[in-house]
Amino acid sequence: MEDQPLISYKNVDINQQELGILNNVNFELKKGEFVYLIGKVGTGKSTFLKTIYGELDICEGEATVLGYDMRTIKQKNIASLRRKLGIVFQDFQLLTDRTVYDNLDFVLRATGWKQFSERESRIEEVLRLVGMENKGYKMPNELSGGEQQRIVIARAILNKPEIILADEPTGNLDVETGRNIVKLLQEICTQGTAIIMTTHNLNLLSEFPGKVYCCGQHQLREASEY
Ligand SMILES: Nc1ncnc2c1ncn2[C@@H]1O[C@H](COP(=O)(O)OP(=O)(O)OP(=O)(O)O)[C@@H](O)[C@H]1O
Repeated sequence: MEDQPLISYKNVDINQQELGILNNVNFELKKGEFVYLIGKVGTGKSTFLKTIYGELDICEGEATVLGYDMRTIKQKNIASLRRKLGIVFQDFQLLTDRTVYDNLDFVLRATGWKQFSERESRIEEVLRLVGMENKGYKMPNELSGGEQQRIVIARAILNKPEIILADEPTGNLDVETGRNIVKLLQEICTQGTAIIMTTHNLNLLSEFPGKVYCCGQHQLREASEY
């Protein structure tokens, strides 16, 4: 079982509103891999990620994510699947009416962490991991964009996901702050979490190594050059 891929897509077709977006997708993600998804605007990167977290149905082919068959998965299992994924978007999506600590605590409570002391120590641990140990008391609007994205990553790793899906996580950040976010994701990856990250910033690819897949012309292909 150790060698089983976390994600396996074989000859998968993906549509949006009956419009073909990606055809005949073959894709595998293994434990601890770092994968970039690149490609021009509107070529289907986010759409592909949506099929992985069960937001969009698969039309054709075979697709499994963390052991779930994505052709037949039931709604209640989509909720369980999402608890095993960490999801990071470009717009930070923190709850603005509560502190960083309470944003994280909200997720832990919602995912069944009953003991206050356990929640407290996990929150302290993830804040330390993302270099934000002293920011728990802050409101999201008191943080910079890069700091907010660190909190979003902290939130994504609370339940030790096997996979993080990061859709343009550096899209709203300046170059240097974006580099630091990718560095952080790479550190998380070396600890065993596989990561799929979409980006338009090709400079990142040479600096931070990863497997590269490219979307274009309704295809998703592993890229040897980009
Ligand atoms: N909810 C939707 N309904 C219908 N079509 C959609 C929907 N969402 C996306 N699309 C279409 O699917 C195609 C792929 O969009 P997608 O957002 O996956 O592209 P992308 O590669 O992630 O682009 P970007 O780099 O801009 O984020 C586009 O043509 C888009 O118009």
